[in-house]
Amino acid sequence: MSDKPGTPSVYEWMGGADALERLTDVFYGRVLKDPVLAPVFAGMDARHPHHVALGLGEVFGGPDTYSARHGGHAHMASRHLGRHITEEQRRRWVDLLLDAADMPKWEWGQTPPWQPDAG
Ligand code: HEM
Repeated sequence: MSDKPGTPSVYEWMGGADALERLTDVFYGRVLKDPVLAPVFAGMDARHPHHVALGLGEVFGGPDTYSARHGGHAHMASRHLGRHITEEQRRRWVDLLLDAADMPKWEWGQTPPWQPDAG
C-alpha cells in the first residue's frame, strides 16, 4: 500500500518525538504507582521510558533510532522473555498506556456530555 505524497506518518500525526516522550513519561509515572505493575517495573532503568518512546516512534513510522542504536525488535522482545508477565499485567499495561494517550486539548465546554433532560 502506498500513501499519497504529503500524507503524514502516524508518528508525525501524533506529534513526533516530543509527544512520545511526554506520553512515556506520564505512562511510566503511573505504572510505578500501579499496584499490579509496580512490582514488574521495580528495577526499571531510568532510560526505559525514553527507549520505549524511540521504539514506539519507529513502529509508527519515525526514525529508526531504536533499531540503529538500541538493538531493535529482537532486543525489545528479549527484555520481556522469562518475566512471566500475566494476562492481568499485560491488560493493565495496555489500559494505562491508552489512558496516558487520552489527553485531549479540548474541554467539555465545547462538547458537553449529553444530558437526558437538557433539550
Ligand atoms: C506493545 C507492547 C510493548 C512494547 C512496545 C514494549 C517496549 C519495551 C521496550 C522497547 C523495552 C526495552 C527498553 C530498553 O531497550 O531499555 C521493554 C522492556 C521491558 N518491558 Fe516492555 N513493552 C511492551 C509491553 C510490555 C508489557 C505488557 C509489560 C509488562 C506488563 C512490559 C514490561 C517490560 C519490562 C519489565 C521491561 C524491562 C524494563 C527494564 O528493566 O528497564 N512490557 N519494553
